[in-house]
This record gives sequence, C-alpha cells and structure tokens, in this order.
Amino acid sequence: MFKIQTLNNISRIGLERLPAGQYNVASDQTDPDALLVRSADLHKIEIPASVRAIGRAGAGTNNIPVAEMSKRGVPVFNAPGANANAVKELVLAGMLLSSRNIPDALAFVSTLPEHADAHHAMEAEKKRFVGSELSGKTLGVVGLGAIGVRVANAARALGMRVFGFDPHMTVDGAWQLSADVVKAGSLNELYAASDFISFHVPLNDATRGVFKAESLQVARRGVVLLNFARDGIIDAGALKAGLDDGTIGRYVTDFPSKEQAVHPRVIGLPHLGASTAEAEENCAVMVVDQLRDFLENGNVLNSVNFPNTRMAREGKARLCIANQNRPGMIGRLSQVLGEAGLNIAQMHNASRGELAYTLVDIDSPADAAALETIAAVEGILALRVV
Ligand SMILES: NC(=O)c1ccc[n+]([C@@H]2O[C@H](COP(=O)([O-])OP(=O)(O)OC[C@H]3O[C@@H](n4cnc5c(N)ncnc54)[C@H](O)[C@@H]3O)[C@@H](O)[C@H]2O)c1
Ligand SMILES: O=C(O)[C@H](O)COP(=O)(O)O
Repeated sequence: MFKIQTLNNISRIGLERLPAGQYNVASDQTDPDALLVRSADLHKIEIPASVRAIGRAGAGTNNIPVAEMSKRGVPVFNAPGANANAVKELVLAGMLLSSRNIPDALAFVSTLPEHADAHHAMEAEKKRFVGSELSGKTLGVVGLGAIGVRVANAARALGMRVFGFDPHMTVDGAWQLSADVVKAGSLNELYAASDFISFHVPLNDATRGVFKAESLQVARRGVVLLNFARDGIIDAGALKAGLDDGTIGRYVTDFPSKEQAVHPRVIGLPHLGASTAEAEENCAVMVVDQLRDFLENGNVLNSVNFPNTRMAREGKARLCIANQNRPGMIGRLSQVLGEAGLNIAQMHNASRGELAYTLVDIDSPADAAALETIAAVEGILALRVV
C-alpha cells in the first residue's frame, strides 16, 4: 500500500485515479511515500525521509526544495501546460479590466443606491471611466512557455501587436507561436515597445526582479504590467516608484502584497490563475498519473529534476536507482549486481545535470543483502525495488 500525503486541496477526479486498495491518500500521514501539493510551501517543513517522490499539481515548483530533493534522489513532478489555458484567460481578463477601467466602474456602480436618480448618475459619470481598446496596442510577453505562447497568440487574435522575449524557448513552443509575434532582441527592446507587458517566467535567480528600476527608464509612460507568474518577478521598489509617479499606469497581479492591494493603480487577484475546475482537474490527473507510474514502475515523465525515463517491464523485479552523474557508475553497478548473482534482463540509464537515473530489470528477485550492497555503492542517492 502506498501512502500519499496531500498538503493542498487536490481535485477529486485526480485522486480517484489512485485505487483505494493500493493507495492510502490523506492530508495527515506518518511516513508517506509521496507528497501531493499545489502551492504549499515545502521549504518550511521537514520532508520525511520516507518520501520517494513529490507531485506538484500545477506548473511552478519554487515552493519545493528541488535541489535538496535531487541530493536525496527524490524526483519532483509537475503538470506542464495543464493550467496554461486558465491563466491565459485570466491574463486577457486582466488586460480588459485595466484598459476599460472596470474595477473603478464597478466600484462606482456599487454606490448607485445612494443616488436619487441612478440612471442620471450613471450617464453623467460614465465619462470618468472611458477606456481604450486592445486592438492596435502592443503587448510584450516575457517567457514564451506554455502560458506565454497562448497569451501571445490570443493577443494577436484580438488585433494586438505582440513582442516576445525568451532566450530558452523550446522548438515545440516555437512551432505553436503565431508567426506574427515579433522576437524582441532584449528585454529593454520589449519594454520600450509595449503598452502592456505580461510576465510568464518561473521565479528563480535569473528572473527575480526582471523588471527593475532601470526598466522604468525605457518603459512607455502608463504601461500596464501583468504579473500572473510570481511575486518577486517585478522588483517591489521599482514597482512602487513607477506606480506612484505614473510611469506604470496599472499593475495587474495575481500576487498582491498588503501594500499593493490598496494602491489605486493596482488590480489584485488572490492567486486565481489556475483556479478553474478544468485546470485543477487537468493538473491533478496529469501529476497523479505520473506519480503512479513512478511509484509502481519507476518510470519518470515530467519531472523538473530527473530525466524522462521509461522502460516496458521485463524480468522478475525492477531496481530504480538515482545516482550522481559521474563516470564509472554503470560499470560499478553492473559489477555489484553480478557479484550478487543478479542477471540484468534489460537496463535504461539517463542523466540530467548532476543526476542520473537507472532502471534495471533483473531475472530473479534481489534479497535484502544484495540490495544493501547496491545501496552502499558510492554515488547512489536512492534505490527502490518495484
Ligand atoms: N497565477 C497562476 O495561478 C499560475 C499558474 C500557472 C503558472 N504560473 C507561473 O507561471 C510560470 C510559467 O508557467 P508556464 O506553464 O508557462 O511554464 P513554462 O515552463 O511552460 O514556461 C516558462 C518559460 O519561461 C522561459 N524563461 C525562463 N527563464 C527566462 C528568462 N530569464 N527570460 C525569459 N524567459 C525565460 C522558459 O524558457 C519557458 O519558455 C510558472 O513557473 C509559475 O510560476 C502561475
Ligand atoms: O504554478 C502554478 O501552477 C500556479 O501558481 C497555480 O497554483 P495553485 O495550484 O496553488 O493554484
């Protein structure tokens, strides 16, 4: 029986893919085999030594100590693209909320009961909320991954000019991107050209503060910034200065700080990007299936720290070995298996950065002594038999 600990609400439809006789799923577990999370901050808790895998029902993994898990030989899975459409739709809403002054107009409408003639008040006051159209405006998209590509294409369909910047864009992403999207040579080129700038990058050391004080010097006056990526992508000091002096016309964010939440130029949402029934289900289904295949077969798909590794089952048992990626490991493993009298039916090895992962199907079950010897090989980070 595998024990799965959930640290956030995970869509029931995803959890139903874990058969009750084989999986015990609960928010409270002792020695869980795997953790299933959304935005729970795992940096703040001690991850039990029993944990063999972590599943993130979503895209961002900055809430998970991925480097530490790699050292423990624990894969972290996410659900790439599974909530991208939901975020795209909210970004479009964010552009419309700001361009048509919708939050201010809604606030005014909520005061109508105070007016003797509500109809007259409405017609008299509507000039305060005159907006502008998206068609013909320029959107800059920073990060052209699952979300950024969809946002860029949707903006093109609305008649916007679109600039994109992503030095690490994948070939698949490029195939999906509208040919009309202009490749920006630099962030500053994108900032200088854009009426709206939307950020769709993961939060890491390279992207923290990607919009900063110097960016204000090149940005168009009144630019609308949209942050549905993470708090920290936009430098807080630069943001405040830009909002206060009007360089930034509006800041539409899924991650408002207390101070930003009450700023008149900020439109804040409570991290709703992926909060649709469809996205929650897509993410849960994808990550649960990946977690199951790892726990039951050792296969790896869509891990952020392990290489994709898949092998059809053969033999009597399978060894799943995470090890340091250095010369001589496979030779040493084969030697130890041979000395333990274990014949290799088939084997698959793949590496990613400093980590390597090996699946070995063996013709006879390995006893405890053999497993202990294998696990003791220098450079082995984790060993499981499935
Ligand atoms: N608001 C929400 O609810 C919500 C939902 C999903 C994702 N997100 C956030 O959005 C981020 C992006 O999600 P995604 O699904 O598009 O991920 P993704 O991995 O498909 O795309 C990220 C893109 O950013 C690019 N990138 C990385 N570093 C860059 C840099 N320095 N400059 C420019 N581009 C860079 C990558 O090449 C990649 O194409 C996630 O990491 C997460 O933090 C938020
Ligand atoms: O990175 C993500 O997928 C989003 O930020 C969604 O987070 P959530 O699953 O907590 O809504």
